[in-house]
Amino acid sequence: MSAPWTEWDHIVKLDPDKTLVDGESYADVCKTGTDAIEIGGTTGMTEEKMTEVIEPCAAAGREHDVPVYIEPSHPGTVVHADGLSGYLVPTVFNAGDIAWLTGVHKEWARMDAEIDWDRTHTEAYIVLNPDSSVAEYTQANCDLDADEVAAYATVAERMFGQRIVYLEYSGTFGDPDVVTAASDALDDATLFYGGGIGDYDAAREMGGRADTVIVGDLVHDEGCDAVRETVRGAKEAGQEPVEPDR
Ligand SMILES: CC(C)=CCC/C(C)=C/CC/C(C)=C/CC/C(C)=C/COP(=O)(O)OP(=O)(O)O
Ligand SMILES: O=P(O)(O)OC[C@@H](O)CO
Ligand SMILES: [Mg+2]
Repeated sequence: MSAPWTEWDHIVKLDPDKTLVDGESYADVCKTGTDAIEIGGTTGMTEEKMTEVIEPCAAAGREHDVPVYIEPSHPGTVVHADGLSGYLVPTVFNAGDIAWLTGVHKEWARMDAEIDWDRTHTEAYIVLNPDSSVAEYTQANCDLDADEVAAYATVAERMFGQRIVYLEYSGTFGDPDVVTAASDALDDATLFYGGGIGDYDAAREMGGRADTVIVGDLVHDEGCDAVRETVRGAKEAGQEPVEPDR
């Protein structure tokens, strides 16, 4: 059976340090048509805030048949709650501090006796917005040409066996040519793109290049109607014929 994310065009990423738009619920997020929900953020993450979001969100996900995953930013934010579909754990390939490649993972494996390895998967992050919290946090080297990003994607897939490569432009719309370069470099791994997707056109543009687009801030800033448009963009991009050079 293929991995669930190979079927996803669109993910909503909920930040437990931010609120939903007034009057909206996790059920409304599920009803946007997104394929999956990830829960995580970089700044202000605590176990308490994660728990407050995970429990009601996982319940809504079950009701509406939308899988809900934790994306932990450090081991202290991993909550083992009923109804979660699994754990998508970042590992940052261009981190300046290698703790974010394997070090915090080693601490997690040492400290957490309840890790469910069958439902734990890694995302090979390449962090590309130097002004984002995640770039600062991991001291990422974001000064990369398209061919360097493509080479990181190759290394992640071919040398480290990564099944998901994640181009992370958190907070800003990325360079489409870089996304195409990474896509071209991958054979079978799934390419996630996240950053600055705010409308149909942006989702369609990046959805035509990456396998899956991730929408974060929009759900907190504009709400579910705006997210629904990005789902439409990502899905319609996915229906386009594959370009000959991809
Ligand atoms: C080993 C375990 C369990 C966890 C470690 C996982 C790693 C290496 C995390 C480092 C990268 C990271 C912080 C990922 C979190 C997900 C992410 C990039 C969220 C987006 O954050 P931003 O949008 O930059 O920040 P804000 O919180 O300010 O919105
Ligand atoms: O918040 P935005 O800019 O949509 O980014 C989405 C996601 O890639 C953040 O981890
Ligand atoms: Mg963010």
